[in-house]
Amino acid sequence: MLEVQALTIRAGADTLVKDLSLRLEEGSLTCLIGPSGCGKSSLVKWLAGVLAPDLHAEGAATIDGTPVTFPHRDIAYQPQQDTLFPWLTTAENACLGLEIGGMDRRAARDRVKALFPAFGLEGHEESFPDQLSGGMRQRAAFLRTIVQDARVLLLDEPFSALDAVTRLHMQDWLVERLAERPRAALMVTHDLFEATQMADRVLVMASGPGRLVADIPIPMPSAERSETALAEIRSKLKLMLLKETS
Ligand SMILES: Nc1ncnc2c1ncn2[C@@H]1O[C@H](COP(=O)(O)OP(=O)(O)OP(=O)(O)O)[C@@H](O)[C@H]1O
Repeated sequence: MLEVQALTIRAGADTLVKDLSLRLEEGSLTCLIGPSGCGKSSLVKWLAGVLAPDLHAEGAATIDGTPVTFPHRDIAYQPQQDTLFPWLTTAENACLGLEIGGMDRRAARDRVKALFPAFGLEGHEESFPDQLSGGMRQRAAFLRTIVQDARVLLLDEPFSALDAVTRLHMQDWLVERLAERPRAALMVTHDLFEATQMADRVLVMASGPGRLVADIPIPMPSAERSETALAEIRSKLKLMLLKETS
C-alpha cells in the first residue's frame, strides 16, 4: 500500500536518517521503536508533510504504486505534542481534520461528538485545551486523527501521556477499530508491552544515522497472543535496543 524508498534526511552536513525503505500494508498495525533521537519522528513527519524547513529530505513514496507527495489526503497524523489550537474548543479541535478534508461542520461535529464518551471527554466538548489535563488533551488529539477517513494513520507516541488504565482502554479501542476498518497504521512507541500487544509487526530503528535494523512480525491475532510468546519477542526487542543504545 504505502511504500517509502531510500529516504535520507539531512540537517546541514548531518545525516539524521539514511537510505530508509519500508512498506506499510492495509490492515496492518506496525509499531516503530528505537532509541531516543534515532529519527522516528522525523520519518513520520516527512510522511505527514510537516518536516521542519531546516531539514532536507531525499527519497520517494508511493501509495498503491502511484508516486505521492506529502501532505496527502490519504494520510492522517497525530504528532508527539498534542498541537491543539488554544483558541478552539475541544470539539472544534477534534473536528479540524474532517473540516480540512471538506466535511460540512455539522456532520464533522456529529461524528466527533459520538466518540467523546469512549474517549473520556464527555462534558468537555466546549472546554478549551488549557482547561483539560495532559491526558485529555492527548485523547482529543488522538480523536482528531482517528475520526478522519484516511487510509494511512501515523501516530507518534499517541498514548504517552495517558494513565495506565486509560492507556489500555485506548489501545484496545484502536485495535478493535482497525479490525473493523482496516487501514495501514504506523505507531511510534517506546513501550515494548504496547508494541507487542497491539502490533502485528515491529520495526526497530538504530541511530547514527537513523536506519531500520529489524522487522519483527507478530503473526498472531491479538486475542490469541500468549504472554509467553510475547515475552520472548519483548526480550528480543529489548536486547536489540540495548545494543543500539550501548
Ligand atoms: N529541525 C531540526 N533541525 C536539526 N536537527 C533536528 C531537527 N529535528 C530533529 N533533529 C535531530 O534529528 C534527530 C532525530 O530526531 P527525532 O525527533 O526524529 O528522533 P526520535 O527518534 O523521534 O526521538 P524521540 O524518541 O526522543 O522522540 C535528533 O538528533 C534531533 O536532534
